[in-house]
Amino acid sequence: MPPPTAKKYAFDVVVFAISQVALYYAVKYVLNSLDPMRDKKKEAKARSEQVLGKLGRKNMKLNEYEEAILGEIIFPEEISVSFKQIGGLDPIIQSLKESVIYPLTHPHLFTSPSGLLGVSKGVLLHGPPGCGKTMLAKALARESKATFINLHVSTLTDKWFGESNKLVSAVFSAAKKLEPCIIFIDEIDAFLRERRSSDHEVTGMMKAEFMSLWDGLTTNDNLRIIVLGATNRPNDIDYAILRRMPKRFAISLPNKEQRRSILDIMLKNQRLEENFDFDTLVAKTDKFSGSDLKEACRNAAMIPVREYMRSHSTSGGDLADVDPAKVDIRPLKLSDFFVPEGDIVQPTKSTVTPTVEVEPEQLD
Ligand SMILES: Nc1ncnc2c1ncn2[C@@H]1O[C@H](COP(=O)(O)OP(=O)(O)OP(=O)(O)O)[C@@H](O)[C@H]1O
Repeated sequence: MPPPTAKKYAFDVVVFAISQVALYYAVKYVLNSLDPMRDKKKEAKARSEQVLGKLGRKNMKLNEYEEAILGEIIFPEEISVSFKQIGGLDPIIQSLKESVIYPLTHPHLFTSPSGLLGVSKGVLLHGPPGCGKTMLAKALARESKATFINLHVSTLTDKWFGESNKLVSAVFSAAKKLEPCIIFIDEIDAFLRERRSSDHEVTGMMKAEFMSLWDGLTTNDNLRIIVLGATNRPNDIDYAILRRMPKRFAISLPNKEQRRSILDIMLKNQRLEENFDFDTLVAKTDKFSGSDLKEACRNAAMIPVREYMRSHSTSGGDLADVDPAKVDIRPLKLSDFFVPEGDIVQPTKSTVTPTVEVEPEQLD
């Protein structure tokens, strides 16, 4: 048999190389199609492309975990809440602007050779339910124009179970790529609460990873990233976490003046009877949260509407025939807020459980 020629060798090498490439793609295809998260990853990729397009950063390279995190971004223009709609919290709004918005939008104001002007990388809003914490966070997102990551703990734990640590690190790496950025965690106590023996190992690892990456922010003054947390239960948050949130704002049940401001805002566009007695309404809503006040206003506002509908149906008319421009609903009266028998504001106040009311200094 004649010895193989150089040409034959070259041919064999090419065939071998092609078969290896084909094998590589075949294995990759099989592994991809076996991946149970394939559809979710595809979805996340599509969503992240959309988000990057909206942010004007189409060519940004992200890994698949960062793509998942991009699904948590809220755009300022998608938020309808502004600071003007929040009543009674002006001093807190001003402090939040100074500690969250300006450091992100005007970082040059916070740099000094001494390093004394360092910006806080953690801000906590705490207080009983329904008092405006989420509203404040949303308004901050809208007015700061920073990238706002509304981080749901379920995103870190459910989607790619077992890879939570990679998702946690993606939160921070994506935030760095998209700074200025606010990472908002509502009910932060559920995620970063004190360790319990019943905690899953993954939760502990995730928390440790989160804390160490958070420390990375605090040691680098140039990073314009802030972690903003909200909670009803500040006492459940791990002490180590509280230390990373030196700026804390107590959003308590509104006092008399605050209730007056909130009611002013809520009833601003409502037709009211002449000389509507705001003072009595304010006095009778002691211990109401902002959310309770909203509910009371909504219920009261329904009364004239219900009356109109009933009077129309008893007179044999059909509401569908009424010209919307001619609908004449009477102005709201103070008595609409009260049940006929007594002076209890409607609805019977929802169960506000003023959970642990902690003043910032008590948290230290
Ligand atoms: N200060 C306020 N000014 C105007 N409206 C308010 C205020 N506080 C609460 N509200 C009303 O109550 C609703 C619920 O408030 P929000 O969700 O911000 O409360 P929260 O403190 O985040 O409660 P939770 O702790 O239960 O999440 C708001 O959508 C708004 O209608």
